[in-house]
Amino acid sequence: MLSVQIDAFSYQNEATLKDISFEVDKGEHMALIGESGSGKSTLLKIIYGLLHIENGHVLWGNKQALGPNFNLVPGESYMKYLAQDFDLMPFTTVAENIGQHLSVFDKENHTARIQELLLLIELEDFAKTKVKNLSGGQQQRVALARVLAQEPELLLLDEPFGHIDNFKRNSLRRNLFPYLKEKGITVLTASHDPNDVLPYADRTIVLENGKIIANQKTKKLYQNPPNYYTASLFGEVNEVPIRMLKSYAAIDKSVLVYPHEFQVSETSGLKVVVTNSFFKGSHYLNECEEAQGIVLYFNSQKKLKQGEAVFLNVSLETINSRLQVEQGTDSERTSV
Ligand SMILES: Nc1ncnc2c1ncn2[C@@H]1O[C@H](COP(=O)(O)OP(=O)(O)OP(=O)(O)O)[C@@H](O)[C@H]1O
Repeated sequence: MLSVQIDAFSYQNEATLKDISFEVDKGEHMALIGESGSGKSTLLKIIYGLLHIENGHVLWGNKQALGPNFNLVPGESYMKYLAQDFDLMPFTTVAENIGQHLSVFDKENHTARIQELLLLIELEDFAKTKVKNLSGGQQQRVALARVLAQEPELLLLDEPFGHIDNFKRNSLRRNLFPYLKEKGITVLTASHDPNDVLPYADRTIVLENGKIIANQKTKKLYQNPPNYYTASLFGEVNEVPIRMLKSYAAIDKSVLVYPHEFQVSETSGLKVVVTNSFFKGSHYLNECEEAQGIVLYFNSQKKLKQGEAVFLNVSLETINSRLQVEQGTDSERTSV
């Protein structure tokens, strides 16, 4: 198990990370999400041992990761870190980069392992190409293979597909994350992209201004986000006063509603006027305004015209489940 405890960490005066405390089980895949500058990379760098912390610890089982003040070469043998800058050898080939830390004495295994990793990152045809001649996305894939070459027990990934185009990204994710699960590698992935997180991460930590504001099973976090900030990391979200949706409600609160959770009616519900309709491939995302000027986003199957009036509804089930999260308890429920 990885156990991280950081009282505070600062680059200069203001603390970049505060009161960080969490654990990741062996073989678990933990995602780390948060807006740009919230401290995701800093946290990964501390865990890997690139940055020193005064008070706190990083433990892998009962081994303490020592950090840069104690290790001449950063890092620990059981852990690998894929940084946002890839740290490759540009003038050597893809295969040489991947095999750099593999034993050359066992030639058969050496070649087989490189081949296995080339397949995983889908660069079989580039084995003999010099890294300097690859695109940014291809270089990121080589960097990924390099951190996997000597199978780590703990893998830290910082935006692992940030430079890779959507087409390759999808197939790489589908290759990589099940591979890591199968091998029992513990993973901590910092990402901006919900597609890296929702299908693959067992749990997710949310960072806001250097603090952990949520640490939950990923599906539960998405279905019942504790606040607007968390929900908005997964995509568009609305904060809607309950009375606007259910006029009879006695509760003066708002609930978070994802665009796909609105049902559109032509006759009853919250009246809104469409201001924009954006094609999203599988559906349209519509921007609209209700009478008091609140802007909302909802999905529809067909394109809606600017100025068109429609009525929005949200199920009681959705409203009540969001209210329970806000209360933090299931025993004393407020419902509409
Ligand atoms: N070497 C540094 N010196 C001083 N401040 C730094 C340094 N590196 C990062 N910071 C600051 O620390 C804060 C957290 O940065 P960090 O890179 O950890 O955020 P992040 O969540 O990973 O962002 P992103 O998603 O954009 O990569 C930011 O305000 C950043 O400007």
